[in-house]
This record gives sequence, structure tokens and C-alpha cells, in this order.
Amino acid sequence: MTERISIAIDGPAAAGKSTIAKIVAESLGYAYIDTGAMYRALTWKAQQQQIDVTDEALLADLLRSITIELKPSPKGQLVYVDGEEVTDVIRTSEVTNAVSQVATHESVRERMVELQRTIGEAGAVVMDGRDIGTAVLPFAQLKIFMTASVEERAERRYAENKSRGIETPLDELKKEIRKRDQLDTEREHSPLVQAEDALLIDTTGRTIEEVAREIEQLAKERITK
Ligand SMILES: Nc1ncnc2c1ncn2[C@@H]1O[C@H](COP(=O)(O)OP(=O)(O)O)[C@@H](O)[C@H]1O
Ligand SMILES: Nc1ccn([C@@H]2O[C@H](COP(=O)(O)OP(=O)(O)O)[C@@H](O)[C@H]2O)c(=O)n1
Repeated sequence: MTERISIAIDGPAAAGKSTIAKIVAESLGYAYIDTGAMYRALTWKAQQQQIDVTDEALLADLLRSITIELKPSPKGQLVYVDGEEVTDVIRTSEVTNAVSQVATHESVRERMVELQRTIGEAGAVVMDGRDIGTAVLPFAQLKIFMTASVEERAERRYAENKSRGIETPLDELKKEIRKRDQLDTEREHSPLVQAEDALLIDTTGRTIEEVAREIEQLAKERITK
């Protein structure tokens, strides 16, 4: 019987990964790790230091010299870079439009995977991203590949942005999501791809509660096995 399983949730932008991962982690009493926030944090720091996001060596050095922390709080997960809280600033379009470029670099990915493995090693974790089931936690007991139509994903991001006072036209969001999906699936190093042993969950037209219950059930089946 495995009491502390690892759960990997991968998939394209705005498919609902972090929303669902958070709920499932809370209901199981597990830690939730948003690996996208780590790539965003590095991208933000690089922009602060005016480092060119195509410069792999400088980005890898930067990643080695900074501290990225994910801290749970009643408001949700807070993200810190070198002690500075960056939870909201890493969601701006300036960061969003550069992050997938930063994430293409092999040495950046190697270091991120190392950091994420250290966090996830002990189990009792729900981790979401693009390469969790394939590269970070290949032995995860439950792997989900979460998708939704690009229209629905853009509409969800639109509503989410609106509720946070950000007005980006729907068409622009659709373009940004398509572009990021393309960069993530076509990159050379650990691209976004469904792991062979991952279960595909299409969330199009489904509620957050439905999807969360489905994954909780799948997790419980594995925990008691
Ligand atoms: N099944 C769902 N149905 C409707 N909206 C959803 C669903 N899952 C997530 N959302 C909403 O979509 C938005 C994007 O979800 P998010 O979890 O940030 O996606 P990801 O982590 O995959 O980028 C959030 O505002 C969330 O509330
Ligand atoms: N494990 C991961 C997580 C994110 N990423 C990169 O980081 C970007 C931002 O991830 P995210 O999960 O915050 O993206 P959203 O879908 O939440 O907008 C992705 O588009 C990828 O380019 C990655 O390459 N590998």
C-alpha cells in the first residue's frame, strides 16, 4: 500500500491544471507545486536584470544564483524570488510572452527538473506543468494529461484576467495560448507530450468540481492499492 503517492498533471496552457491540482492537493492533504510559476519566476528575474531570454548561459547562471520559493498561504500559493513576493507580477503578459522561450533552454530545464525532483521526491505531492510525467516525476503513481479546446481555454483565461482587473482581448489571448502551446510542444528538450502511462482528461464543457472529483477518485484508488 502506498500512502504518499505522487500525482503529475501536465497539459497545455489554461487547461485547468493548477486549479484542479490545488483542489486535489488540499483534499488529500498533499503539497501542491506549480512548476510553471518557477519558470515564470526565472523569466521575471531575467527581465528585471535585462538578460536576453535567448541567452542560455546567462539564464542558467541566473537560475543557479537565485532562490525561488513556493509558499502555501490561505490566499493560495505565494511565489518568492530572493525573498521578494512576485505572485502577481509573474502573471503579466510581459512574463507570459517570454516564459516559453526561457523554457526551451536545455541547461535551464535540467536545473529546474533537479530542483523540482528534490521537492517532489518524498511523495504526497501534486505537481503541475508540462514535463512532470515525462521528466520530473516519471515514476508518479498517477499521471494526468489535461486538455480543453483552445476556445474554452482562452475564454477561461479571459474570465480569470477580468476578475483580476486585467483586460486583454479574447483574440489576443487565443493567439498567445496557441503560440505558447506551439513553442512548448515543438521544443527540442522535454517538450509537452502526453506520457505513455498518463490518463487523458478533456475538461471542455466540464466543471471544476467534476474534474477534481474524478482525479481525487483516481488518486484514492492508487493510495489504497
Ligand atoms: N473544468 C473547468 N471548467 C471551467 N473553468 C475551469 C475549469 N478548470 C479551470 N477553469 C478555470 O480556467 C482558468 C485557468 O485554469 P488554470 O488552472 O490556471 O489552468 P492551467 O494551470 O492549466 O494554466 C481558471 O480561472 C480556472 O478557474
Ligand atoms: N514543467 C513546466 C512548467 C512550465 N513550463 C513553461 O512555463 C510556461 C508557463 O507555465 P504555466 O503553467 O504558468 O502556464 P499557464 O498555463 O498556467 O499559463 C509554459 O508555457 C512553459 O513554457 C515548462 O516548460 N515546463
